Amino acid sequence: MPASPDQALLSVRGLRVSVADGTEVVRGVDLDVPRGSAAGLVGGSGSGKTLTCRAVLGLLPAGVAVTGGGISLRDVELTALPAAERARLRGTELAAVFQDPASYLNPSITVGAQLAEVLRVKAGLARRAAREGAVELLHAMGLRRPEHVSTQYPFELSGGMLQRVLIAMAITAGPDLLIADEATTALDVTVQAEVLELLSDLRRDRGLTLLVVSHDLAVIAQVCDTVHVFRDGVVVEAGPTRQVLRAPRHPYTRELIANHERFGIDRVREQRSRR
Ligand SMILES: Nc1ncnc2c1ncn2[C@@H]1O[C@H](COP(=O)(O)OP(=O)(O)OP(=O)(O)O)[C@@H](O)[C@H]1O
Repeated sequence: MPASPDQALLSVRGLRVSVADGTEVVRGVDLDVPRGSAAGLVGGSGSGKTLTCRAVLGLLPAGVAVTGGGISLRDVELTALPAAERARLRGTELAAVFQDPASYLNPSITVGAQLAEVLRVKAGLARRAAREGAVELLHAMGLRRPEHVSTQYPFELSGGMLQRVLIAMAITAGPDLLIADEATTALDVTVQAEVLELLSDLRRDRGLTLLVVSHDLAVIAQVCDTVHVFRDGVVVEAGPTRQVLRAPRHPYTRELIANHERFGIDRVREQRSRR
């Protein structure tokens, strides 16, 4: 039976994650992310956003483990899958981009060659088609002069350009879900807004579902339909982004909004009203 559009693509129920000394750092998190939507995870440092995403990806650091709850993608229970199957799903059905894109690229190989290699391995393209596909993807990521960019080495590109290259790599195999964990945090505000715009375009044009992690409410306000506010490993408030930002119920959400008022949400609202 085809999935209905608002059926949850990703469903996290009562997720618990513990670190090596037994401390529980994610303490019963629920997330329902409908197909084609953009869900935001916001909260202070150490509140459990990244480990929740890494649990979804099946990429927890050594010594850190899921100790309770479930994670399903469509109706497949991910926590029950063998490691090899989870690895297969990463890159094909689930993909992620993080902060510091340069660290995910080989400094001595051109970005075009690295992207072509991903296209060969993940999308099964022949060498020449992969080279051409790499240039097309760079163009689709909004990079000007994509032929030239494809011949450049990572150190020759700006942070925003590198993140576009990493996004291209992440989506080569047509994943359903893209996790962007602080993916624009290191970028200056203008470039950040442009990369977020690219994510929204990919969502609209390719039906990508987004899970966006940020400590910055302005980022969530720009991209996400729903927001989940994390604090100390629990979601203290969740709901439609507009509603949560306009009428926050939890004191911690109010505190986050107050902290961002001067340079975050208002700026995004202004940008939107100018369009
Ligand atoms: N490998 C690890 N070993 C032990 N503790 C860890 C490990 N990774 C994360 N933690 C702890 O788990 C908690 C949740 O961390 P997590 O990285 O999910 O937070 P976060 O909300 O993403 O914060 P940040 O914005 O700083 O990345 C924190 O207390 C963190 O110190």
